[in-house]
Amino acid sequence: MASSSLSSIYSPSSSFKSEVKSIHRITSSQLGSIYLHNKSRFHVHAVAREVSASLSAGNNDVVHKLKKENVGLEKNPNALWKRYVDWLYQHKELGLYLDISRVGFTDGFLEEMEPRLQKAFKDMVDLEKGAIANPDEGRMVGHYWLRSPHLAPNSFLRLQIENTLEAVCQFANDVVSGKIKTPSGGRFMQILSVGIGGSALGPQFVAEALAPDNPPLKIRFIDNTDPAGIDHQIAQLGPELASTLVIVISKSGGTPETRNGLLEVQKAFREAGLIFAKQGVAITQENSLLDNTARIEGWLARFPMFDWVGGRTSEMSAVGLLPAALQGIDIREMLAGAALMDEANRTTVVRDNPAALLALCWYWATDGVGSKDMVVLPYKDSLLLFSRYLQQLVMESLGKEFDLDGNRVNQGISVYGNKGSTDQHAYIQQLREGVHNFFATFIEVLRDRPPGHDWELEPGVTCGDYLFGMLQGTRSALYSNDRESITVTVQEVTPRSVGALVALYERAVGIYASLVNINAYHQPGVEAGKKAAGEVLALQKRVLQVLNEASCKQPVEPLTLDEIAERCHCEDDIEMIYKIIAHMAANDRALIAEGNCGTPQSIRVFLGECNVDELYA
Ligand SMILES: O=P(O)(O)OC[C@H]1O[C@H](O)[C@H](O)[C@@H](O)[C@@H]1O
Repeated sequence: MASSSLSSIYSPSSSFKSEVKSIHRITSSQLGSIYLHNKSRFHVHAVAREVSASLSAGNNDVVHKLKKENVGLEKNPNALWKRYVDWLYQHKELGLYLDISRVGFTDGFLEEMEPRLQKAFKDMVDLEKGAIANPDEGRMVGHYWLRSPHLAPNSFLRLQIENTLEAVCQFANDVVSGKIKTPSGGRFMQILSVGIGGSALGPQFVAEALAPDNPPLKIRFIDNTDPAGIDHQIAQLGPELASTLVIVISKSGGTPETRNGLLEVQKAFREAGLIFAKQGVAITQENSLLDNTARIEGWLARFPMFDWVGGRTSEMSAVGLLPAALQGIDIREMLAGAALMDEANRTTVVRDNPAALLALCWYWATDGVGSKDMVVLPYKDSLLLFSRYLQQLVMESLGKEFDLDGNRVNQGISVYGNKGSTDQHAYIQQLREGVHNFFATFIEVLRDRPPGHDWELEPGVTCGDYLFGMLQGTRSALYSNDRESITVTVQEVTPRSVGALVALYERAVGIYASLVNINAYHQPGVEAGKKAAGEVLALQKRVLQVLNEASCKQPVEPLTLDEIAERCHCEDDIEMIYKIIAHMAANDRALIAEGNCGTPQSIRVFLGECNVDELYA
């Protein structure tokens, strides 16, 4: 919407405009950027004064922010409808629409962003041609080739992709048809997927979105190192463990949570008298620890993950495709949907490029610094996990401390969400009226249920009409309180539309990363947490050693926390030692002789059993 049309709708008197311009020495266009609707004369003067002061101080960032703060959302229904029609993006073949009319960007903003978007498009061309788009890790970024192998920069990579897809389809067919059998000669009926982060979130989202009611194989997930959670999954399988295909997914092949999940599942197999290798499948990089284990132990199958595909963009690799195919999901359709969306996102005409439009809206809504959170609300139960999936895709990609030039920028956009209308009953109150720290994304699905099943639960109204009404009502209610929103609409939840949604957001993240000049494809921050966890476990081993020595004495010598810390030579880590002891005591692995964990300095600890062998180890 042009600022000229804004002013023609809400034009204050020209004498008032002249007055503001002359008092504050600002130009017509600067005044035009200051939204006047519903603002008192006093407020307009106050804003103009600040704009003028910032301009004379040469502070353009502040000006940009002030301009933005004072651009309100369009309230005139006709103008709003025009804005809707002007900006509505449609992908005919995919049946996908993008509505950004409820984001208040101005023409000036678009102009300002155009060169940066063109630079982002150029970055994307280079990336797709095989540039080292992940410089910190020295890696290419090739998830777009997975659905368009002809784009891979060389025939070796193209063949790798095509052969893997072929192998995935073949294996899935053979399992589903019963050609590949369980050790006892029956059919595989369940999948137990073991993996975390990018090696779980895509498969979880897609299973929830697309698995049929009665899939050929039903999927379960172990995506944590929570022993109770693992026990629960294994207990739920019970005797069905014998007909369960276990897919262990880890790009690196060394993620501790996944390794633990595998060890726990292997123990369950042993206890049930089953041979794990005959039911185990690995998806991992060639020659990783997991790959070598699977090869040496002779697992049923192994599929590769490629160096140039990141975990959070791996849904279209074997990581996402194998579990999906085993559940009877048409993976070629998923790939086709993603390829069509990628194609649309290659245009350099911003208004025809849905990913660029999304990235642009994110930039506008968050000032390009993540000042607002992205609330994702799919109004469809089957898309429940989309926001969770996007959480990793967006936050791990954009949440970066440094930009590509080494400046500290602390970038990112927080993502959260659940589903509508359910969560209207949880957090819409705050979104509508509370702290204004977000913009919303509605995901709308036009088809309520398969044809022939609908009925009117009141005259003229179906159950799906209510869901539709809730979405539209919430969008309007947020808008009328100046809360911006984007709406992505798909015709139906199909493999094709899900593939397109994944591709749309992957690309939007890549473009946004270029706009803010960061590397979207590494995750250095995650390493810090992993390293710290390793240090805690190393400290725990030292604590155990010290306790063991004291507990092997006659009589047993219970130790205070200070004594343990001193003997570990880790006085500075006393708090962590206390936490280690409290955790071990709660799990009967340490005994408290005196005091209790509520008063840390009072406790004296020993081990129930001393291990003499370890003393001399
Ligand atoms: O697939 P894996 O190597 O086991 O990694 C699983 C996950 O580990 C870390 O948390 C990374 O930050 C994620 O990007 C990755 O998806």
